Amino acid sequence: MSSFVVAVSVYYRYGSCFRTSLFGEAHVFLSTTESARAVLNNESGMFTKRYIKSIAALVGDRSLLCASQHHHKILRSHFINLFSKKSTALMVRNFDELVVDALSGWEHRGTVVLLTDLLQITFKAMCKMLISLENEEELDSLQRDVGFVCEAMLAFPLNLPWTRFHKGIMARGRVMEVLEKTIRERRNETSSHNNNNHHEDFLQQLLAVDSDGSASSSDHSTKLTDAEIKDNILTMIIAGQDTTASALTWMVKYLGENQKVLNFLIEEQTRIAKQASDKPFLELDDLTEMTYASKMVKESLRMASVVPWFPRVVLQDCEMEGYKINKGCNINIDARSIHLDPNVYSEPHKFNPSRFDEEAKANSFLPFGMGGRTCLGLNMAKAMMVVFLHRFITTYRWEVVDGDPSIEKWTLFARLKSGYPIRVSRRL
Ligand code: HEM
Repeated sequence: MSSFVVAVSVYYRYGSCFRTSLFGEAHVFLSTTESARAVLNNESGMFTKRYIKSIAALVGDRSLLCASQHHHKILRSHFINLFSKKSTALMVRNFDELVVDALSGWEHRGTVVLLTDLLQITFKAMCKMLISLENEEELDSLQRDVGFVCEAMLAFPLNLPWTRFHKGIMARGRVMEVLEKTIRERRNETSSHNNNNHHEDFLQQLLAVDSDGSASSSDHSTKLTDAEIKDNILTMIIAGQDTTASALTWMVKYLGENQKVLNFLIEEQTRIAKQASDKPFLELDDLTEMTYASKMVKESLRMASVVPWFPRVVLQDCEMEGYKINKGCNINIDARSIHLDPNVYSEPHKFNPSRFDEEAKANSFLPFGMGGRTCLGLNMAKAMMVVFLHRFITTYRWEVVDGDPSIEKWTLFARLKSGYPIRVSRRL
């Protein structure tokens, strides 16, 4: 179990449902596919995401994570257009370049703490995709500040100079300044006649909608404000960096523990490496041939449940899994329990990518959630995982320095406490 459940003070089970107390508030955890469908698809309109004032102070109250149901719909209709096939193709090419560059020196490094390096790679990938930021110094300082914001999201919301929460609030201010400056520069570039800078990033697309009211927005009367753009760029960095880096670390762990799977993968990926050897970087089309690798990615996501549960609030008294739930109660869809339920996945603790030769049962594969709040970056995340897998296993063999499976406490997502230190050598 992950961080928050460590804070459980009391819990009792009622069938597949358990009730616990977190930070003094009652939470009900539901772990059937039927509950997942009812709550996450929310056709009844009885469930919503909870507004937490302290989180809104950190990511902004115009963030997708904090907006009201109605505002969320409007925001999402703007952002969903950004995650097009074209953007994913660009991300694949850019991410491959980043990975090739990052991996190039690993054999001379002694021990590589995988999670630390992956956090840096995924941070760079997010910043390139969102705002085309590539300056190393600026990236370092922004990564530090986003880290403070994430830490503060789990801290007690006391805004006094020595608290973690305060540090997060100050860091948010600096992140907003960076984004304001970037937006200003873009507008100046766009309005100047000799504009040689061509940015292929999310910010450019959002500002294009903003300035001419055309582009991809479905509802021009609700064009985004700068505050909405800034809050959601920060949100997307947070949503995409840590999750993807953690998922990649788990994937390498599972792979190292399953030699047979690794052998299959090496065979598949060596063949694809030969086919793609005439071009410097992978393209989206290359990924469609990586069928075993994509099952490996799915199986890693199932086993790791990087986002272990999805919190919602009940808007009307109701009954779920035979349990009466009052209006205002916090409920959580426990994706991890569903992913490890033997009635849903046979031998759920066995790492077996071939289980995805067949479609998973309805409402049972939830690494990216489901319904109106489904992860916007799911195709990108899967593509990034396959790209890393390809480069990593065709470049290196590795040995694990510390295989401790403990999960870090007090993090937003399930990640390995050790960071998974490894030593690599070139695969000849
Ligand atoms: C392996 C990596 C990832 C995992 C496991 C993951 C998982 C999730 C999950 C489970 C949710 C929904 C939570 C809920 O329903 O309460 C979510 C939401 C979201 N994710 Fe991801 N994610 C990943 C990568 C990404 C990436 C690369 C991006 C790109 C920016 C991204 C952007 C978002 C956004 C914007 C939301 C909020 C959607 C909304 O509320 O409408 N995620 N993610």
